[in-house]
Amino acid sequence: MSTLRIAEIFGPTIQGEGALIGMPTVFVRAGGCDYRCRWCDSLHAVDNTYRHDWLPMQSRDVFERIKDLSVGAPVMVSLSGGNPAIQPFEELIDTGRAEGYRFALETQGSIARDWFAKLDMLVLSPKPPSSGETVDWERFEVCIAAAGSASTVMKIVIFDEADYRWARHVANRYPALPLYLQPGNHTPPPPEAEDAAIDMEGILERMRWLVDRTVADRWFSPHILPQLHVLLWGNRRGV
Ligand SMILES: C[S@@+](CC[C@H](N)C(=O)[O-])C[C@H]1O[C@@H](n2cnc3c(N)ncnc32)[C@H](O)[C@@H]1O
Ligand SMILES: Nc1nc2[nH]cc(C(=O)O)c2c(=O)[nH]1
Ligand code: SF4
Ligand SMILES: [Mg+2]
Repeated sequence: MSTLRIAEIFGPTIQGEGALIGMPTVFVRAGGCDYRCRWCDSLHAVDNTYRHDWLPMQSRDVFERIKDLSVGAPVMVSLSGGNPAIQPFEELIDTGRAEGYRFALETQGSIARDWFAKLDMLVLSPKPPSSGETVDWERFEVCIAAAGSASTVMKIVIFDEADYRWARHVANRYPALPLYLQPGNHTPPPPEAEDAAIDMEGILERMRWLVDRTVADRWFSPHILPQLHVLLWGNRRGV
């Protein structure tokens, strides 16, 4: 039996980001991350001061919660965090898949697991300069290899021109990975704040800028999408 450190389980809601945007999804958010991005919107699953809220759960109990939330109907499950690759999720994936559930996982690509190959989708989100983190590309490539034939996509958050240029460079390096560009949200709330105001105008402005910038470059391969759940519900947790 695998014990998982869980910050929250919520849904079904819609997947608000990337390739599966709009798809009804249950989210399982693991506690703990090996990064500390300057603009992380999920600090309640990253910052150690919240570790007392990360409950140890058996994967069987996580699956029971997913089944309760989805009323038994197999739904897409998104494993996020924190960095969910830190946790032993293989058993949950095996159990869920046996009952028809599908699994996506979001990670920065710093830790690879053999069981990535069992995912329906691996979302790799390497961190641009504005994050303050530095990508270890060798490790990133081990993640790509670990996914095997599982569908793998890349999602890059863009705040500014330096991030944009970096994303172009990364896209050239990994031309086989479908690419999603996502404008950054500058106002991560303190995790306690239920309804913190968001910088909606800033998000929309960066989205318009990103579309203009990409089209002006005649760069037509990436999808450009805002965080739909943030537009709908702001920085609220559990949506
Ligand atoms: C909170 S992270 C958790 C999974 C994993 N640690 C990662 O970063 O991929 C989920 C997604 O949210 C994105 N994200 C985090 N903070 C953001 C922000 N302020 N604006 C836009 N996207 C953000 C991340 O880049 C990642 O794609
Ligand atoms: N609706 C919704 N979509 C999401 N896509 C990625 C999320 C995440 O925090 O990993 C997320 C989230 O927290 N909520
Ligand atoms: S890697 Fe993901 S969860 Fe970790 S700090 Fe960065 S955005 Fe937040
Ligand atoms: Mg999020």
